[in-house]
Amino acid sequence: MSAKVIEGKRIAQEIREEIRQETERLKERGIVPGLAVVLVGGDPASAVYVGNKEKTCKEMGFHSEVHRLPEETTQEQLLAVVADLNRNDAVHGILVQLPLPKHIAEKAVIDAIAVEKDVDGFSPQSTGNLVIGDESLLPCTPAGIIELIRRAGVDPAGKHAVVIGRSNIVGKPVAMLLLRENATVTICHSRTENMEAIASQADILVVAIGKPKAIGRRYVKPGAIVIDVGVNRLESGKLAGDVDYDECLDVAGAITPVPGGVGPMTIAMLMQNTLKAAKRKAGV
Ligand SMILES: Nc1nc2c(c(=O)[nH]1)N[C@@H](CN(C=O)c1ccc(C(=O)N[C@@H](CCC(=O)O)C(=O)O)cc1)CN2
Repeated sequence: MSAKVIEGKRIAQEIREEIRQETERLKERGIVPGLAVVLVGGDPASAVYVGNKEKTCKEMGFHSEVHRLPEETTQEQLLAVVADLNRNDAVHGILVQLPLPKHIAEKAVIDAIAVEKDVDGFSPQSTGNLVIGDESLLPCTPAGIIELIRRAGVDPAGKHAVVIGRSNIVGKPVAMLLLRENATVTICHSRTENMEAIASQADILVVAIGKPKAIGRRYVKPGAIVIDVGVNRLESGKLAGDVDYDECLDVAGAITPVPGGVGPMTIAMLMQNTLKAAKRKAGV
C-alpha cells in the first residue's frame, strides 16, 4: 500500500492564512507584527529564501525590513545592525540568514539577538528554554515538523521517534520537541553503529543529514511516519530529500515529499513566531 503523502505546502498555506487573519484583527488594535531579515553576501539560495520571507511578510500584512549587506561586511558592522534592530520598536522578530560568510562568527551574531526577538529560536537562551520546557520561540523547522506530525493525525506520546542528524538547528531541537511530546527519542548520527537496525524500529523517523536519498526502505519500519528535512540540489537541477522517497513510499505509513514537505513549514513557522513575539510585546 502507498504511504499517505503529508502535504507540507498545503498545510503551510493553511497556517499562513490563519496568521493573515489574526494579523488583520491585531492591526485593528494598532498592533503590526514586524520582521527584520538580515542577509550578508550573495549566496543564491539564501537570496531566494530571504526573498520568499519578504514576500510572505507582505502577504501576512506584517511590517517587513530586509537588510541586504555586502559580502565584505565585518562582524562588528553586522553586530551594529543587530543592535539597532534590537532597539527598533517596529521590529518584533530578527532573523540573520545562515550561512554567514566565513569571516563572521555565527555564534557571536546569534547571541547578540535579543531573546524576545529571536524568531529563529537559535540563541542559547531560547535553546535552554526549549530543553527545560519553558515558554520560548521555537526553532522554525523543528516546530514545523511537530506541526506536520500533529496534522498527519499522529500523537508522538509513547511512540519511538528516531532522529537521524544532530545539528543544532534541526536534529537536536526536534529531538527535544519530540521528547516534550512524550515520545521515546533516539538520536542517530555519523558515528552511530547499526543505524539501519535502530531506524527501522522507529514509529516516527526524522531525517536531517543533508545527503540526497541516503535513507532507503531498509531504514523504514512498515507503517512508520517519515519526515524528510533534506533539501538537496542534484546535478540535474532537481531537488531531492535525504530519504529515497520512491523507494520508501510503499513501506511508510506517511511521508513528506521534497519539495513541498518540511521546507514550506519553515517560513510559515517564522511568521507564527513573529506574530507571537508581537503579541507578547503588546501583552495580548
Ligand atoms: N536563519 C536561518 N537560516 C537558515 C534557515 C533558518 O531556518 N534560519 N533554514 C535554511 C533555509 N531556509 C530558510 O531560511 C529554507 C529552506 C528551504 C525552504 C523551502 O521551502 N524549500 C522548498 C524548496 C525550495 C527550492 O525550490 O529551493 C521545499 O522544501 O519545498 C524554506 C526555507 C538555511 N538557513
